Amino acid sequence: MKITLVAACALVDADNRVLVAQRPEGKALAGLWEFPGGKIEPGERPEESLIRELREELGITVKEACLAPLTFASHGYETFHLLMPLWICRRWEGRVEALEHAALKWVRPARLRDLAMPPADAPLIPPLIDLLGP
Ligand SMILES: Nc1nc2c([nH]c(=O)n2[C@H]2C[C@H](O)[C@@H](COP(=O)(O)OP(=O)(O)OP(=O)(O)O)O2)c(=O)[nH]1
Repeated sequence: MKITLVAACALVDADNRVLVAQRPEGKALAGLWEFPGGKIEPGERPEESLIRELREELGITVKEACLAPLTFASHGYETFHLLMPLWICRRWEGRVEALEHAALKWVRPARLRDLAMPPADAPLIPPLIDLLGP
């Protein structure tokens, strides 16, 4: 089974809310709420890839020193196995904008459980609650 590496980020605001982004129509898992990020391209370092994705998807600038590794998802989809490290980031430049997503929202970590998220994401919620509170 092919392993697909995806770098993802939980952006955290001053109230310890986390940013989630809704996958647009026409893509796999459309309508589900995900952490911003995307596939790591050949030749890219994961952090570099994540910083690029955050710029493309949200229009923000993130410094590598402001990314802290938190946890990862490992999930078997039908056609590939997803391995997705999750970083957290509290500091960036610019205002988040949905440049590639259908919508964005800031939610308390415990509220993530009420959102329709990709199945791979469920195990990412408890570490976020442990770190940030409910
Ligand atoms: N960014 C992100 N991707 C996630 C999450 N959970 C999850 O299962 N994924 C999956 C969905 C996709 O299969 C993959 C991310 O790929 P992507 O968003 O860059 O690519 P895509 O689906 O648009 O596919 P493609 O057209 O680029 O081939 O990881 C998540 O929380 N954030």
